[in-house]
Amino acid sequence: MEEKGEAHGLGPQVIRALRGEQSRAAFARLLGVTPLTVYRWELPDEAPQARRPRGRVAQALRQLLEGGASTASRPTPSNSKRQELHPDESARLAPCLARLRKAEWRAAEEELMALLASGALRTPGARALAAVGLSYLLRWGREDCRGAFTTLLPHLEEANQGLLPEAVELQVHALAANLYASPDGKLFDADKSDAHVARAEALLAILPGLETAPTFHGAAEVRCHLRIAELACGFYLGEAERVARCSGRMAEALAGVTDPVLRLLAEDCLAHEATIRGEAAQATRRFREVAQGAARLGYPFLEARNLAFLAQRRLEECCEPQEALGLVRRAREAAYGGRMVRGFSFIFAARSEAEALIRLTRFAEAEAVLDEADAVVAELSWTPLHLVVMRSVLCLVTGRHAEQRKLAARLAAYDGPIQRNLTLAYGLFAEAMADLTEGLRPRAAERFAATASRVMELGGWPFLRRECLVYETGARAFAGQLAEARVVLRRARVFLERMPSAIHSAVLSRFEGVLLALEGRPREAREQLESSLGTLRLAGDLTMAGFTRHLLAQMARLEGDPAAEELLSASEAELRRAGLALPQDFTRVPGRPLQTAPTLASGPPRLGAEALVVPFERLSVRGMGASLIQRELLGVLEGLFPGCLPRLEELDSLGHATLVAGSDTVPASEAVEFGDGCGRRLRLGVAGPLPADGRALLTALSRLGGFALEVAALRGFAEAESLEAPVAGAESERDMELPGFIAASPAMKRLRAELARLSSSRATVIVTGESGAGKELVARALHTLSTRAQRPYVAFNCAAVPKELFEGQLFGYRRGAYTGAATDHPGVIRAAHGGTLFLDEIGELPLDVQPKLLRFLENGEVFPLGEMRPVEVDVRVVAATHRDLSQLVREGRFREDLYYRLNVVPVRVPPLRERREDVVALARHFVRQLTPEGQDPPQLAPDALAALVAHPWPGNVRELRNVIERSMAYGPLPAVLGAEQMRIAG
Ligand SMILES: Nc1ncnc2c1ncn2[C@@H]1O[C@H](COP(=O)(O)OP(=O)(O)OP(=O)(O)O)[C@@H](O)[C@H]1O
Repeated sequence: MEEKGEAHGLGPQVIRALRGEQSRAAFARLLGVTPLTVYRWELPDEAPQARRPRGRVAQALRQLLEGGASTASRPTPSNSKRQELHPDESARLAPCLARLRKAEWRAAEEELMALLASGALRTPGARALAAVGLSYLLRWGREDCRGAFTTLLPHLEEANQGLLPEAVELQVHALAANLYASPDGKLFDADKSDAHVARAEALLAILPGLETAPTFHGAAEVRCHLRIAELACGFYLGEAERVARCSGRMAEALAGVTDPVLRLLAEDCLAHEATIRGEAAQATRRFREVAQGAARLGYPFLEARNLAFLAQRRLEECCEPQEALGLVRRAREAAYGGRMVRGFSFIFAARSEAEALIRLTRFAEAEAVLDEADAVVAELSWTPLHLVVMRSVLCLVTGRHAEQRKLAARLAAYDGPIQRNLTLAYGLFAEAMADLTEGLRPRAAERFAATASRVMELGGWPFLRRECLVYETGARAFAGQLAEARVVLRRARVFLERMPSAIHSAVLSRFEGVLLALEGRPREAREQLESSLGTLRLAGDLTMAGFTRHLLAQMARLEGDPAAEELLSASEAELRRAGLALPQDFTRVPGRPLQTAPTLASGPPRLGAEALVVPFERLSVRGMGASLIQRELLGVLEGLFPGCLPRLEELDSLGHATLVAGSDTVPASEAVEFGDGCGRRLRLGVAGPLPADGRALLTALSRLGGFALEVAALRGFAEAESLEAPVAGAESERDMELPGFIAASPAMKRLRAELARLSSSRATVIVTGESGAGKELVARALHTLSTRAQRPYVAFNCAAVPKELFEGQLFGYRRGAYTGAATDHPGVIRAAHGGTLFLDEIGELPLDVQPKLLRFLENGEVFPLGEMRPVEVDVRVVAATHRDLSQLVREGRFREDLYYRLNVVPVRVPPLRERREDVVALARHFVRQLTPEGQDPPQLAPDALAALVAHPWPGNVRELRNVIERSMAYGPLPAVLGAEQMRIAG
């Protein structure tokens, strides 16, 4: 019946007319259905396979029909109702719209407002285009979806009536599609969004000349916006399957897009796609990259949003809570600085913040954060489901089941239009958590199972499914349903393979420990619990670690350990102190005969092969990054050999060690070396005596560690996590793209990190260092990393210009300003306008030119020779010198005021002899660089590398490059370059 009713008006002829010239596949893609479905729509009623469009698709088709957007029925550009923009209007609008594409929100806003107020925009199309710009700015610049919608609405009407030029109408539809896909309950409407996508697609099909039309975004950009809208709908509907249908389309759409703002927006979407596909490492990397890119571009909305998601990802990877709090703080600062309204990013930041605070047992603060975020949810008229898991966990650990029931009731009563069914599923989850808190474990287990199957029916929202599987395992184990618990445990493990999360794995191990204990396998149970505890401790999760310690104390009692009672009361006191609810004794599960095994609790550690079970569990968890694996390795050693002071070091090619983790205050008594699969050698050592079989265990462990690190690298975690100990803001420099900038030594890695931090600033930088150390390269890197990267980079060597020509070269001159000035010359400062000017050998700057440079640095003005008026220039200056400028000042050869003006941010490039770890990496880099195309670069033999590392390199990197070039210049290129061929002495 329903089918007939809905199909009214959408028979085969109508569908064919709507499809027009488009292929079935293209039309199907437009509507998010398969080509076969379209084929069936076009079959006559009597055909047995015939179908008619239903539901949302039918609605989208109907709107298409009403809007007349099909290729068959569209009005032609000559339609008299449409009035094209006047060239003058286009010219006025173009610069404002260009600003929007570069995230220059404030300037664009002022200019657009001024234009609208001036009355210079007379045609409806021009006014609509200005409104599109303003609306875009509010949506993507400030996260103010409602403001954006209000601005666009009148023009949406005009678009529907066919009053706007088609190129403008297209922009209106693309933006409307995105606004209807906004996370705001007053706006969100996936059907309307779909309809605008369809109308925009139809317009794109008939607007071949869009690239030259006076408009905002070109065809590639509009397509990219449409993909963003589709993906957003999938996410906000909570339908993983819908998101999967969009898979690959965004990456495809991104291919032709150059607009930096839009590229970042699309990459943000790709990060979310990766999350939902369970590509954890890739998702983390993408969030990090988008946050960095946004910071570089000066785009606070995307910076804040991606920092918030990055915090969430890092928490899943078991980072320390402080790191996540740091990211959230930065997100808030970015949002505040960017005058953003409190939107969705705020909610996500709050979720990560609450999670980190719960791990730190700072429950009152976590609650306040959740309350505030809930208020924003209400302001946005959005479904409250995003904060449910965190709030439920908070109630669970603090034992507040009544509050949890209230939360469940609130979710069950939710009757808003957003993700209603998914919200009800979250309500069921909250009920299950309340049962668990109240000790009603069998009921909790059933409810978790019911939630999971509900989620599957709704399109498989993986995040809630993962929570359900993990908690159901716990509920069944604690309920004594051992066989069922095993089954769910297996399912949870498989699911965690698909959606990796180190923290969920650690919690699951804890539940497995309980299960093993109840199955009468106390030794394995203890190992699981200890494994879980180790990870939780490293993740700084005081809350879960406290509960796990309590379980271990209960285990001790089960095993007949005489110290068990003492352990128990100590752990109970610890839980109480932290404000955690005391859990029931799991060893007293009703009706379950527990096999007590009075074994092991005391006595010497077992160091046979079975001692590797725990390390294996701890090191083989998916979703762990390299740094967590390294910390785990040390944690395992601490557990096996109490008081042994383990350490992990990285070895360079000469065997020099750099500490990676642990302490090196006492010399190591035992150490073993191993590779990490990425070409690095590591050394695992312990200080203090080891038991007789300890050495064998250390060897086995190091192999295991190497394997785990290699796996992490293969899964893409290695690049996101350097071997260095984490430093503040490290995440921003780790992934930085600086091709050709070699930094293998800690000193150069630090320098590179510093450059990344300086990238967003305009401050003058002075680079010091010996000749050939890489000062110019540093200057270039500063430019490449800065928001000025697309603007000119001009290098000027102060030592290479005759004194008399200096001023003209630097500041420019007019024709005839002096004898020989035959043409106008802009001067290098003006040539670098908008970009970076590199003043090499600044110590050679003539004294008489110094005050003029100072004036320019002070007020950004230059006085070209022969000009009557100063010219304003926007240039970032990076200067370099190999001389000691302060000495020149003392000698009166350099002005003190200029010295202080230049010395705002000093950066020192260390000589190569102070960072020998770079020699091998640089040598290999130059060999690759200097090998003619089409040939294989020769290998550097160990004796050649040793000779290179031993050389003092007075000429620094330049000398090294020359040596490699000389060594490769003679005769045909050998397969291996040995010490003999290395022409180090020249
Ligand atoms: N970290 C590095 N990675 C790759 N190449 C480098 C690095 N450092 C320096 N080089 C290379 O070494 C050479 C010398 O570097 P650069 O010209 O930047 O030195 P400089 O300190 O500016 O020298 P000078 O003071 O003589 O002008 C260049 O070819 C540069 O590309």
